[in-house]
Amino acid sequence: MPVDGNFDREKMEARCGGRGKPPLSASIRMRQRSGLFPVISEIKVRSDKEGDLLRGRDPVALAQEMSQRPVAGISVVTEPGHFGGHMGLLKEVAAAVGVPVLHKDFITTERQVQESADCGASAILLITAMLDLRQMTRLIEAARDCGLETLVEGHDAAEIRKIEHLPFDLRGINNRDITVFEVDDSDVSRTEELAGFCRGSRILISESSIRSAADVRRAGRSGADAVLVGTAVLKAENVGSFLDELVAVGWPV
Ligand SMILES: O=C(O)c1ccccc1NCC(=O)[C@H](O)[C@H](O)COP(=O)(O)O
Repeated sequence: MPVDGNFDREKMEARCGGRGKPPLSASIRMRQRSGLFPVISEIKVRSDKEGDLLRGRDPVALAQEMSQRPVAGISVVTEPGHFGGHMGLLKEVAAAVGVPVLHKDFITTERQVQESADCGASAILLITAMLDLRQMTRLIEAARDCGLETLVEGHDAAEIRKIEHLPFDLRGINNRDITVFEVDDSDVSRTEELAGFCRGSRILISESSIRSAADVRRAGRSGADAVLVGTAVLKAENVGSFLDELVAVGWPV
């Protein structure tokens, strides 16, 4: 399997994930070509730190509202215990929006990968801290077999180095420490610290703790190709205008 995403995209698109949508990586590049900063906007029902993030809103309608702005994709957190998600939510959101959907959960088995594809995801998250190299390789292969891209996320330099040679599609730096379920305070400084360790041409996504256009600019200047924003969008008074502000940071930064 070639490294850096040089595989047969047409074949992948023709298979199960995404259903007529571009792959997440292609959607990110499309936004960049349009001069917009690529933003992945997240649906997360709750978090340990913030409590309820939906505040009575219908998550599917909210995802549709997000997808009517020029976002590169929608992320759906399906983990139930800490984030209040479920697979039905992924399925409904994926069916309701025209942009690629990233499935965020603690994915450790091929069965979960297949379920992501069955629910219409275009990409899945794999967390370096939770998986050894053999598991990671197996899950990346399983994802490709199902037509899914993989976003592999690291949180420190050792994790970034550990995954370097694996054939995943998108790289993530999570600004938060996911092992404490987001109760930590953090900012984009983790992306600034680690972006220099990321080699090659793979898309780099700065995830979590992005609160403003200024944070997006910082992430972009440090080398991120895209940002993934959850809490700040969900807490915004006007979701659409907030997303417009973030993408208006522009590309190149
Ligand atoms: O990121 C993870 O490792 C993760 C794994 C499984 C379920 C949820 C997970 N994290 C949640 C998030 O990644 C954040 O919701 C997302 O990056 C947005 O962060 P924020 O903007 O700070 O809400």
